[in-house]
Amino acid sequence: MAYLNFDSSKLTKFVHDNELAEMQAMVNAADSELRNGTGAGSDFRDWLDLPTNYDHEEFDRIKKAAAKINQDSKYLITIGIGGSYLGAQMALDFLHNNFYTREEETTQVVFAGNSLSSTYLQDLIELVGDADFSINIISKSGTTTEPAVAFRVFKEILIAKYGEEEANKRIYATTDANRGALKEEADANGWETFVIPDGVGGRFSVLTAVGLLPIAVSGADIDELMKGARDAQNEYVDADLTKNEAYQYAALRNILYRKGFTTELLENYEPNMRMFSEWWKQLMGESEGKDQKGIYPSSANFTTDLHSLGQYIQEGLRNLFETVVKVDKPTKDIKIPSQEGNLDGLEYLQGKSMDWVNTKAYEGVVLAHTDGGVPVMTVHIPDQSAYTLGYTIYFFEVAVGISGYLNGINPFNQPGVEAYKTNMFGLLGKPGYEEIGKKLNDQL
Ligand SMILES: O=P(O)(O)OC[C@H]1O[C@](O)(CO)[C@@H](O)[C@@H]1O
Repeated sequence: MAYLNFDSSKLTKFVHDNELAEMQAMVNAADSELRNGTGAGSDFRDWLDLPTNYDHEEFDRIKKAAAKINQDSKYLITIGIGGSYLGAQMALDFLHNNFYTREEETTQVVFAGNSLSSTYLQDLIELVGDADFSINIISKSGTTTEPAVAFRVFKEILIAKYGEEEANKRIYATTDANRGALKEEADANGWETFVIPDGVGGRFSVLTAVGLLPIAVSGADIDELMKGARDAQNEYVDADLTKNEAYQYAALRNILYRKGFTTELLENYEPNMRMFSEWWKQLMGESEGKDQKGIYPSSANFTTDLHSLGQYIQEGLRNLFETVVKVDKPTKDIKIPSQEGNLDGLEYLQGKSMDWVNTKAYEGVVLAHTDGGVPVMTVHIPDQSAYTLGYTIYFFEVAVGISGYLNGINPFNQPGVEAYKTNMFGLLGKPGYEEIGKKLNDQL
């Protein structure tokens, strides 16, 4: 059995015994497109062997930069959006205490440039106050509006606080190796730079410097993270569906999709995995939602959302299926105390582990939702270690590569994200976009 345990045993009501095997020929074709580079978007597959084929010199520099930041900064302002943000935030949440704060002994990683909210940015400026800080600006293109605005604001504060020379030692730029506005500015000012490799798209970049620098600054073990991903890379290579659980997941979600289950909910039972779902949503949504088709990736956080979305999932429109990422061994557990009088009626649970109760809730939900007509699959992960996270990241990355090819799309481009940007630039009056702006303003 693989390190992760993919359980599709509750799908029998929705998927016949023969169906998975009948996908094998299509999976072979998808595997060949992915592995041999014969599919669309083949220039963006370098994440496939990233865990074994990464820049070791840069990896060491990341650790050194993290150590320096830990010494000289109370905050690391990590600026980025989409794939240049979600992986680091999800890893920090996944790997640390729910009330993560490191500012007393070392550096607290905080995020900016992931929205255009002026209130958020000003709140962050006020949080940082007079404290020492450094900046990690992360942008592959170097021109994305949200991070560029936040970077301007914090760069100005940094220079005013430290002067140009010291400020230049406190800015770390993670960007393209050779091109782009950010690379140019970094070179001109002597900032330390880290590379987002050409063949790795933003949503697949968490195991590059994009994720690794902030994760290392947070004190998490990036060696273990890479080791987990490496072991997963070795595990999920066989195109045989009986042997490859990541491929099984890809094939089953396509079987369900073709039956009208067009929305997938990624679910967890740990509040600090909420951002894991947000990371997964970009990975799946940007990879698969194109050519007017694709599974819509959504999420729910349990048991919390059973008290809000639970009704819809149980009895609403039957286009949903669920994939649970269930932690088998919690990082911490608590025993439920006894209480005199038993007014809350919970005495039957006294002395029981709270995680046992959480797991019983999960089991009950799987059965109820299955009865209600919602197919449920589960990816069991052993714990919330860095090793497990690396492994799990790779599981979903390789699954979406196969899944995208199974649905006949290019899983590695994202042409649709430009449409709103063009409109926004027109409305903002960006030079070169005047005509578009004029047309749009007439429509408003
Ligand atoms: O790293 P960049 O170029 O700033 O892009 C950030 C994100 O924006 C997108 O390009 C979408 O606008 C994503 O694909 C990407 O992850």
